[in-house]
Amino acid sequence: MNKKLLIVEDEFVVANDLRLILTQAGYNVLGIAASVEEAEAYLQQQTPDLVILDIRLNGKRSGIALARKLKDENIAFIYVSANADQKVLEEAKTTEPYGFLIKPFREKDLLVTLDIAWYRHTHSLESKLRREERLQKLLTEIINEDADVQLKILKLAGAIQSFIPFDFMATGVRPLNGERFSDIGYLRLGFDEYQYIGEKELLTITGLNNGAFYAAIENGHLDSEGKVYSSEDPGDCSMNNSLQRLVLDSLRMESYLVFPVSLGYGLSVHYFFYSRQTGIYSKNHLTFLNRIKQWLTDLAEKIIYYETSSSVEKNWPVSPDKNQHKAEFYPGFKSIVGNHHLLLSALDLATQVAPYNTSVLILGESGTGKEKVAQSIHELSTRKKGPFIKVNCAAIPVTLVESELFGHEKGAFTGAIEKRKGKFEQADGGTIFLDEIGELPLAIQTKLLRVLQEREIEYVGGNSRVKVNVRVVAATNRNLEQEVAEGRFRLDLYYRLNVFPITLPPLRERRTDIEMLAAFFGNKFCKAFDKPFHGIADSMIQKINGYNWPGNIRELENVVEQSVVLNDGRSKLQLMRDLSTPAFNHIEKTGINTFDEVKHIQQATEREYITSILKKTKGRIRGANGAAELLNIKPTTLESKMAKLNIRKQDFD
Ligand SMILES: Nc1ncnc2c1ncn2[C@@H]1O[C@H](COP(=O)(O)OP(=O)(O)OP(=O)(O)O)[C@@H](O)[C@H]1O
Repeated sequence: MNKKLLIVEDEFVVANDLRLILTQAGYNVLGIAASVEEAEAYLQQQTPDLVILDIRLNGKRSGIALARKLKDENIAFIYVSANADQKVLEEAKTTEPYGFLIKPFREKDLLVTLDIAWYRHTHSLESKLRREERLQKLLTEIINEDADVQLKILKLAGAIQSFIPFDFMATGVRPLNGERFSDIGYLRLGFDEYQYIGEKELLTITGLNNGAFYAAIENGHLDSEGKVYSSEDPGDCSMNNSLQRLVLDSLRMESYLVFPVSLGYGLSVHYFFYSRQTGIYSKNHLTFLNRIKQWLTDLAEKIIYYETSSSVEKNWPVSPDKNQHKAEFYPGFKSIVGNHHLLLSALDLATQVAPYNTSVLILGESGTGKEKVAQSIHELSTRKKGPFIKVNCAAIPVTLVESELFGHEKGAFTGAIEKRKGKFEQADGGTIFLDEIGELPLAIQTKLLRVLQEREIEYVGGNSRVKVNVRVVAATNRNLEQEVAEGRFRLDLYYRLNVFPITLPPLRERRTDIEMLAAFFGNKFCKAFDKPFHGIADSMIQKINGYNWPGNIRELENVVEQSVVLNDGRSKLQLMRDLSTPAFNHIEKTGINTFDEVKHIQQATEREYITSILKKTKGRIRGANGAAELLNIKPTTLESKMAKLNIRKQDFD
């Protein structure tokens, strides 16, 4: 069936041109609208499959305003605009278009962009459906299993997290009954970790006495239908609703969503989701909750039964550590440390996309953990038994990139003494991780695009094609939109790869994770160097919390490693470098890789320290007062360190 298409473009000549090209290519063009109002009139009559949308239009409203409406209605659209300005691109990006073409464009580019847009749209719809099917199955299990209501709600929290992002979730029967408050809440502590919050915990957190607490509850208003609230919307006076206000203030939340499920006889169960991010909830979340309303109603009945049945012994947990639960749905993230909500949101996205073959683009500064997340996506996918092949696109000489990626025939170029498989073929059945994708030369970008479209590779120096079954996860620390705007990155490849973007926050934006990461690395390196870990000195904690970490987690890891190496094994870790006058100042200016620089400095310090001890012991490593004992490490560890740092024992004899 021909796909139905609407053109929203105010330049008549361009619009007419588009109509001709598209009709010839087999599209059913529903019409041409020159303004948002005209487009809305078309949309009322018929729903197009795809919309081509100019940004600047006749009238007051721009194409971006219409795009928001299309997004809400799940209609795929691409932008065509004469404006490639980065600011416009950034704003357009927030509407999540399926493609973007800069005028003037070639006919071929238009058709390819529409093809990709359609592929992405159907693909995302399909994967959404499959994810929801899986969720529905899981919810049925949760509801039917023989477990108490509190555990059921914990499991609901774990299962629903990637569909409705939240930092705190609560459910309770409404209207509230006299002096009895039995809402069950879970505060998210880590990726799969939640803290139970009931009445007692809320009293502690809010610091209110019983009287004030119940007065606040009575003050509350009831929502009779699903609703979204955000602190950034000042006109929203319902945010003053007392119980919710208490939760928002005491748990530092910024927005919430309420979804009531009515059970008849004047009772209903309300599901609340709170987030630390402003404006995170939308109509789409309510639509999704409506789709799973049947399960939420079944669960609500169990909650009511539990609430009203006197024969069931209520067994709320009391001790704080018993209150912490791990849902453990996603063991693939075990090695990822941190619980800042920005990190958790990124991991939620990773769990959503992991089971499918969708390409993923991981964005974030150097050292933020992009490779770690790529690996987790692989481990959480059905491809986990297949290979995970990493390619650092920036590290391969330009002349060798093509053969490195796609392989070469014998004699394809000087030095190609035998036929060799490329990384794509090595990753067959698994995942290829294309790190620093922004560094790929334009000619190779074209070839990569073909591989992504056709799932076939062509050896350098040959013309036979080989089918490959590979999932692509790419990463970059560059601003790809800017690269596109400046002509260094192909727009069509960008859209192909950007099917599912995941952005990792820099460490300075998730400061609350710094201490946890430092302790994790302290432990790790102490184990590796055979030293006891006595914790981190307060002075060091203070300094690492105040630093802005341009090299992110990798830099923190190196700083802690250095502290461990230079630690005497009897005291807490001390900072061994002055972070206020970072050794990296000049690095930022020249853009040299921070990691290499840090490693270099660290090795030099380590070398100096070991050398000074060896001088003292005149090269003696073992025994009482030997260098190993003074350094509090095993003699074998010291020997291997000396080998690595090129320190010769005989120089000290
Ligand atoms: N959340 C985390 N928990 C524990 N270790 C982490 C975490 N994130 C990153 N690391 C560690 O920090 C270092 C840098 O991480 P990684 O190599 O994944 O970063 P990256 O963003 O891919 O860096 P680049 O852009 O330079 O390639 C690695 O040693 C990794 O193990």
